[in-house]
Amino acid sequence: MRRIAGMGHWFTEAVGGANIWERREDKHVAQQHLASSLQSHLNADQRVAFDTMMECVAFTTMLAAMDGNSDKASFYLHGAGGTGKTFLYRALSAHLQGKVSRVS
Ligand SMILES: Nc1ncnc2c1ncn2[C@@H]1O[C@H](COP(=O)(O)OP(=O)(O)OP(=O)(O)O)[C@@H](O)[C@H]1O
Repeated sequence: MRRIAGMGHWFTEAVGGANIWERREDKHVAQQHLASSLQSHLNADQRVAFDTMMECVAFTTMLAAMDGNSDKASFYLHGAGGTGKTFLYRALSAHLQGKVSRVS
């Protein structure tokens, strides 16, 4: 399956099947629901990390809007196996994808 963005829609080209147009807005709504669900399950440590990273994203976005500053922030998330790093990344990714069209 291949997805092509354009004109406010996603064109989903299903191999060997029907071609479907999906509204980009629907994607955002789906991501917002997922983000809300994941965030509601964050434990205390994951919540601190989530809030810290989102504050930094908001700050760098504000600087970029004000003066074109393109500085980027990096985070190093450390934790033993199974402590919830991937879960946290999924919450962050869903939250950002619910707001903007591209998260890399
Ligand atoms: N806040 C949470 N609420 C519910 N389940 C959680 C939460 N955090 C993590 N989990 C679950 O715990 C398990 C381990 O979490 P996760 O895979 O995110 O850990 P990890 O730190 O990325 O592990 P690894 O370093 O081994 O890849 C997963 O099944 C995940 O869904």
